[in-house]
Amino acid sequence: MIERLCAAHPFGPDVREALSALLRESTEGVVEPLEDDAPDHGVWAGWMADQVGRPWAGASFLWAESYFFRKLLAATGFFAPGPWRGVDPFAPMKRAELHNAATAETLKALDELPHLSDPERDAAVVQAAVWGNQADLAFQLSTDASGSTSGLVAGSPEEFWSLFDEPGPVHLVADNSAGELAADLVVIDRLLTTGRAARVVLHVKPGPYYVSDATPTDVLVVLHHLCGLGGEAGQVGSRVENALRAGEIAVRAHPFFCAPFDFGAMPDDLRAEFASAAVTIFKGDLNYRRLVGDRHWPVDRPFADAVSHFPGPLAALRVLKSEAVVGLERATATSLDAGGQPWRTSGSHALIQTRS
Ligand SMILES: O=P(O)(O)OC[C@H]1O[C@](O)(CO)[C@@H](O)[C@@H]1O
Repeated sequence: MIERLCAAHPFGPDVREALSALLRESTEGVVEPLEDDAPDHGVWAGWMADQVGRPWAGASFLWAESYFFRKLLAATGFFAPGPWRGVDPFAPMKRAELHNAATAETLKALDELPHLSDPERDAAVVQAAVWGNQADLAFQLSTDASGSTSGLVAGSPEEFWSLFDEPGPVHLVADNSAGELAADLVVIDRLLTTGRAARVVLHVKPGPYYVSDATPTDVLVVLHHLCGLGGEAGQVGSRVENALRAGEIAVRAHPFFCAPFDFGAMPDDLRAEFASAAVTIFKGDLNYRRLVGDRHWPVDRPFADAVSHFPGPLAALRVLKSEAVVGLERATATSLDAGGQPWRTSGSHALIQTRS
């Protein structure tokens, strides 16, 4: 990741050295405190108090990943006065993903939607939102995932839509930008145009994170891209734009979305927001890990038990890229294990899980 960043940007020796120091620290050293005075310094001081001085490998994976991304931003000069302040170092990668052939094909395929029956259209937009999660740049950088899609290990689009029995505010906690965010906007459009949602709140990351995670800037970039396209993608883009102007869609970027903890530890203000939602949709692998707890759970632990901390109805749409998983039939896991493929981590399988 660090090599790719240095190839993508003409960083000077100071930034390159700060990135090398982060690589050394995180692979060979102990957790060092933050050296910047960015606005989130104080909150991070609380989140890391008991980690400083310990080897990185002793921290939980979730904590270490989050802290790595926070330090990486600081190393690129994101928080410091100077030319790189506020510059998203992952923007070129996200831009390439948005403009690549696979995303173009997916967006062109939206032209089929108006020709489908309502149930087919419901199923298609959810499938696109689930599998859109495969396009994740942090994951592509750390695996050789070939993109083969074997199928859902739990749930169905029908189960997803059955959550929306009466219109109310729906919250969507987004994951990656580019094609995945475009697919999420299609789901939001479907929620609003079918009257299943009275209003949608779209939650994104407050800053660059996990390479491709969507920020408020990315919402504008993806929306602008959709609006510039013809066909159904362009129609969705202009409906979403109008809904934003009318206040029917609101964008939020709570700091806790870059926190190194499970959602069970979310602060009261965010919990209260979710408590007011008719349904909350969680997208992606990282949000799933934080939702069920980033642990080696028994695969047949009921999903409802794992998310009992969450204050309202919810759905998780996720491609499996990490070990944490609950709510599966034990027989499903046994047969996948017998196949000998790394089905939990390779991005080849996905799930839809709900709790009403
Ligand atoms: O973008 P997503 O679906 O949240 O996936 C991110 C995943 O990629 C990784 O960074 C690398 O596999 C995981 O740690 C993380 O869960």
